[in-house]
Amino acid sequence: MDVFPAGHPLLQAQQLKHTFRTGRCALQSVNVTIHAGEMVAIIGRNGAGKTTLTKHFNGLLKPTAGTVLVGGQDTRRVSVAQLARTVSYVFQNPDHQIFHGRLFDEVAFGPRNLGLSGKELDQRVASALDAVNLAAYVDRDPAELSRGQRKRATIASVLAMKTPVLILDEPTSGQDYQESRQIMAILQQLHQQGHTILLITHDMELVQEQAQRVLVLGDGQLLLDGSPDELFRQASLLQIAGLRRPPIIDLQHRLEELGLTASVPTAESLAAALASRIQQGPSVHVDPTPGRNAACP
Ligand SMILES: Nc1ncnc2c1ncn2[C@@H]1O[C@H](COP(=O)(O)OP(=O)(O)OP(=O)(O)O)[C@@H](O)[C@H]1O
Repeated sequence: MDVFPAGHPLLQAQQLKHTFRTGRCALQSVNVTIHAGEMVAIIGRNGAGKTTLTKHFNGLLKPTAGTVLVGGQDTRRVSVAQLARTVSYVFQNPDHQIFHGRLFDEVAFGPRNLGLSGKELDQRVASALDAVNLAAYVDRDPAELSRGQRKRATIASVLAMKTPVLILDEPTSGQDYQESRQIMAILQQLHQQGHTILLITHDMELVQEQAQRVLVLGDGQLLLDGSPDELFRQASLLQIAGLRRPPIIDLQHRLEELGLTASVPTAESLAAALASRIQQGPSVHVDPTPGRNAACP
């Protein structure tokens, strides 16, 4: 993997505009810099421009105005194949990405293009399939796998490339709870290894648990570039962007309003806060005068 020191400006969109041939303006003057080592969630309503933005980072789209730099290179002057050494992409729909009749060949395709063969290639494929729990399917036709398995197969293909930047469009869609947790764990591990990760997602638990930074897009514009916490505190922005807070964050905000706790609650912290509130006695004033607290007839 090319080494970009942590904090290095790796992906840059400068005054980026994208108008499709149909005349649809999908991005309007977006300015954003993603630094090496960041884990960034990109969220917003359907059609907000999330995929359009990220497809500029792997060179599949070129700016109709403005500039996109990847590792300092203008994407207009670099081929998609060259950019694929730095940025790999998991598409929303796995069937747009799977072309081979055997899972091994599917996952081996990218590393083979990088010149790998023999044992090194076998090991890359084996460890990528192992990471997504598909090792047992190595000789199967991907078409025989479930949609969730095919999605994980595309994640394995990206893992096998070991590129510095990974962009994943809805990585947890089509996965059951355990599979989603497994994907989250893989992403966390990759992040700790120094990969830069962009997640396009509607999964707000994924945002809360994984992202350090959130980009909110709305109608082709960057509405927020901040932390998940900043996002969750902006009720009107959440509404505009068609987002909801994860239930645990909702609970945290309600507990804060009651003065109970200011951090994300765990079962233990919640029990401790409630116990101390019970020891303090009820906050509702009860008038001791007989008859004063009688219920309405
Ligand atoms: N190839 C295309 N030709 C014309 N319009 C397009 C094309 N691709 C996307 N668009 C339009 O550009 C806008 C942004 O689309 P984009 O796919 O980037 O949104 P998104 O935020 O990723 O949405 P979703 O969450 O549904 O994937 C939408 O209005 C979409 O219909």
